[in-house]
Amino acid sequence: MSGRRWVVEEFISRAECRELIRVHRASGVVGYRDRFSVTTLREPLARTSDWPLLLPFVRLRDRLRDAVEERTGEHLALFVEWTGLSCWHPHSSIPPHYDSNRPYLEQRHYSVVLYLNDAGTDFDGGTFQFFGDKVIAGRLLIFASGPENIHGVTPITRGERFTFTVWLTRDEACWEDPKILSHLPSTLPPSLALTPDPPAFFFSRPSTAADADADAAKRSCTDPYSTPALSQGDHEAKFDLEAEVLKQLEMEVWTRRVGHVRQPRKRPRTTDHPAAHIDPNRAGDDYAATPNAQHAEDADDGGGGDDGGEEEEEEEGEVVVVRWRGRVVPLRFESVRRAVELVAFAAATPNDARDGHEEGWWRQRAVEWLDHRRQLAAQLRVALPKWKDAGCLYDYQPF
Ligand SMILES: O=C(O)CCC(=O)C(=O)O
Ligand SMILES: [Fe+2]
Repeated sequence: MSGRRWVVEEFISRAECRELIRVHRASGVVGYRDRFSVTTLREPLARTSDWPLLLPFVRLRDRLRDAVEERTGEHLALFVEWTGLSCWHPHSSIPPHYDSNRPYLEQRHYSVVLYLNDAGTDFDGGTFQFFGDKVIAGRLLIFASGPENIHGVTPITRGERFTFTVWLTRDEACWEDPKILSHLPSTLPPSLALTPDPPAFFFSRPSTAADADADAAKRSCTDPYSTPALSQGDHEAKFDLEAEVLKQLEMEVWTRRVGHVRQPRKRPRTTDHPAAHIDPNRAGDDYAATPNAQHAEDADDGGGGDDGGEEEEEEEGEVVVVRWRGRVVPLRFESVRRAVELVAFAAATPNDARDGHEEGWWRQRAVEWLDHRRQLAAQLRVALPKWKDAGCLYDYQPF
């Protein structure tokens, strides 16, 4: 192919594409382009508690490097310079360019773009210009990063377009692995080992037609907490797991008592309103059961996230507060249990896939995701010391 370009169809399965999109939804940050978000190995995965999510990236990255070496004939000559999963949000685009077109990008020798979802279904627009054809999940583009390969992406007009991008270099000094390893500990912190085993009913994989029917009945129930098939013990186990999901998502839930009624008023920037009276003893059984429950002295009224604006009238009584990384989530929940279950399944669920499913179904997906992270954490616990010894990240699969 002229310009040193290659296309490989179905390089990864659709299930792998979906897993990667989930990693991005859990860990993506604002990206380096307008209307663009990104999850990279260096940042933020290697710097946050999302370490277990490194593994799907590491596995794929090495397969991509091998695919490029095979096609270019540059065996054992290439190093991964940058790995990232990008989401192109509506109205994003990139004008014609080549990928080594800046002094600080000169080390980029090969560009690798793997599509994770479909044009026409998941999004509109977003055509890659020079291969020109439709973006299809699993399709891989490889091209030399120099001026012979000027390319661009047309604006995304609807939906989100996900890609996994790797740049390869011949220059070992530009290899990303030592930089990633410098952010990683030699062993995982014990907190990552605490995730409980999920109860079996979450994963009732039907083996008979009758099981399948029972499973379907369970899934179609709008409120699994009222499912007669679940015992009280099951309810508690389920709640604990959901609370654990929140912990993993760095969310905190607690109740506080509002001892007075406030009238709407303009709140000044400094939070000078009287602190609400918080009494953990009045928070009820749910409070006690929540591993994220805060002590009264930890709880504050604004959570640092509220910097002014119209304040709503607040009824006397107990309110549930959810806080994520220091910011109060502006939602009202009727109980801690309700907050935990709703936030847990919503946070672990791709926005575009939530429609048309019952809550119970999504809750199940959230718990599967938690279980997946737990398995990744177990694998990473083994891989980490080996990576440190070897000085590079590679696909170590002991299981
Ligand atoms: O997403 C694509 O199709 C290509 C993106 C691109 O050209 C780039 O990130 O440099
Ligand atoms: Fe590019």
